[in-house]
Amino acid sequence: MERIYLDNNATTLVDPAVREAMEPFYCHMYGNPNSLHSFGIEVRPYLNRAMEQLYAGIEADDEDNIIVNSCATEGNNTVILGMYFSLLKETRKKRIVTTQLEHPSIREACRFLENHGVKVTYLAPDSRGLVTAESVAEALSDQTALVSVMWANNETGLLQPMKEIAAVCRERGVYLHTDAVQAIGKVPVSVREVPVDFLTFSAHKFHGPKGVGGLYLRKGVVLPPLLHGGEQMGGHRAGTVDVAGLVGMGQAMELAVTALDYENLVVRRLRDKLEDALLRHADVLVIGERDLRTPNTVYASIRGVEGEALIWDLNQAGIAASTGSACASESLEASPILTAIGADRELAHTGVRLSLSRFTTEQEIDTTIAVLDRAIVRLRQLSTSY
Ligand SMILES: Cc1ncc(COP(=O)(O)O)c(CN[C@@H](CS)C(=O)O)c1O
Repeated sequence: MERIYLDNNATTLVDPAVREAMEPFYCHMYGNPNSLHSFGIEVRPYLNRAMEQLYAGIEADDEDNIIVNSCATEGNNTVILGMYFSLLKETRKKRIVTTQLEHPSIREACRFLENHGVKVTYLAPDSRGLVTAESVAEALSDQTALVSVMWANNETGLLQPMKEIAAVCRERGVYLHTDAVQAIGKVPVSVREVPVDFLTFSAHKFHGPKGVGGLYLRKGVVLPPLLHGGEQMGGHRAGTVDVAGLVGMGQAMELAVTALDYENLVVRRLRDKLEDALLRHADVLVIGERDLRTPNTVYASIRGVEGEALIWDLNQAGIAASTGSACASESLEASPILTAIGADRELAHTGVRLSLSRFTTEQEIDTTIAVLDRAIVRLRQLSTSY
């Protein structure tokens, strides 16, 4: 059976060009870049090139810093815990402002700090699923050390007004972090246009390898390392650099930025075609206005159809989708995102997330539409509540 992959917000195919770029660093050029012999020295130009690709991808200034790590979860924890040890622990600034929409790697790190005397405000989104700059401004006080707002939500694709939020934080002298995992490669992400102080990303979300990510720090911003040990990454993150992973991430970043037009023209059209087909069924709610979302994502609630049951039907037909974020897929709890934007209990249990990529074809979307149409009719016939 030809399988169809529509869960790209969970992870993505490694672009063949990325895999090709990584290959030599597993078999020919496998030296440790910190080694002083030829095996170490020969890999350094490739690491420098990869870093240039990362800086260019988010329009970072040469004097800014990008720390290469293992993933966005590590990057998010580095920011939240690093701010605690560098600011919150020793000063009167004991507050963090974040949102109810964040990924667990932000929410749980904040909850951990609440056990250490930190006050955390979890802003609720409005009925459109957005956290406004006004709501951020209202939550700030002279004790606020950090604001953390995700650029794009992993379940709905909803984009937060980062430029306006950055302006508020800049004006009030508060550090701003954004989790840009679901934005890179889908919408333009520029730390020049949007002056955040910290930004996190993960290569496997934009057709790079799993196990490597990045944390951007604006020039002059100091953060203690999460991992202590060797002098790698200028002392910002100990541990031998994953050379192949970094080379792959740099190549993936360059390809992702180059493909933004394709993403916003072709992938968006295929997503809209799939979304329109869903909306032809009665009692279907798509979360978030189309123009406020990343071009590849549709999160729909189909009344009378349990999310898990629909995912199972799709999986039986060889189609991969999810009821929400992969890290919450085992949980039978209602989606916190849907709950946060006011969906009722039934609706919060009927969510299905479909997330496309530049490798998704029109034929795959047509096949998925046909399978969805049959599955929705079948499951509603079995439903006792519809
Ligand atoms: C906004 C956001 N922030 C952080 C992460 C974590 O990325 P890692 O590379 O796994 O550390 C993710 C990963 N979201 C996946 C797995 S839970 C999803 O299915 O939605 C994310 O979407």
